[in-house]
Amino acid sequence: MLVHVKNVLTAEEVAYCRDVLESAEWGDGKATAGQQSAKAKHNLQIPQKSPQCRELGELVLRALGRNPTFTSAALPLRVFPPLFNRYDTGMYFDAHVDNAIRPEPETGYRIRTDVSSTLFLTPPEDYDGGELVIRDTYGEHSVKLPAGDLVLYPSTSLHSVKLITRGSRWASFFWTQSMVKDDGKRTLMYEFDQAIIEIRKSLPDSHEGVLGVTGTYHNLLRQWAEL
Ligand SMILES: O=C(O)CCC(=O)C(=O)O
Ligand SMILES: [Fe+2]
Repeated sequence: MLVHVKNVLTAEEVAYCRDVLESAEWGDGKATAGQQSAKAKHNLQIPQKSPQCRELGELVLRALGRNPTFTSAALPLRVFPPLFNRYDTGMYFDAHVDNAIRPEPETGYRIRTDVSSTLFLTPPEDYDGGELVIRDTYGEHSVKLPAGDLVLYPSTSLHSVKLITRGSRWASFFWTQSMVKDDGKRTLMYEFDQAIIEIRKSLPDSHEGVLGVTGTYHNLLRQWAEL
């Protein structure tokens, strides 16, 4: 399932991230790539252990924590400390699947990557190309979002970032270990949750139907969640 999460960051937060990134040291994106993806990857990143990466990573994590749509779609158990990348004109990232297991830079604690996310930090009119293309059984989905918006997709998907032909594309990207690792089950939980939100707009929370579907949502999550 591919989900567009709007307004994860406010305009002020996006501007702040960009200010901090302006003064950061950018290195080769291959630093955090696996063997296959290193050959496909042609972009820049700020080092994982840099103070800018830590500070902005925490800002992104706080924003995710207050976002009910991200929580509903990703059902996060652990979120990998967010990274920051940039593609200048001539840069791209060919098709790859993200590594299944990633050690956290500070603790070495390993997380399983169930959900991949890109949080856009540049408005689409600032660059040409740079679409994130995600392949699933329905075909290819080309994604280019306003600054502050995020797309999440199953980490099992082949994906790529198209060549930038004008300007520069900046983003934060990170992985989530979900309480529900199977994308099919996670999709069902998301659709179920969204349907409950709709029902609760027209029925009181004390309504037997609302009690029933809410209870079943939690009981299904209890069956499927792995902590
Ligand atoms: O820049 C992006 O949107 C995606 C980056 C990516 O796929 C990766 O670093 O594995
Ligand atoms: Fe990737």
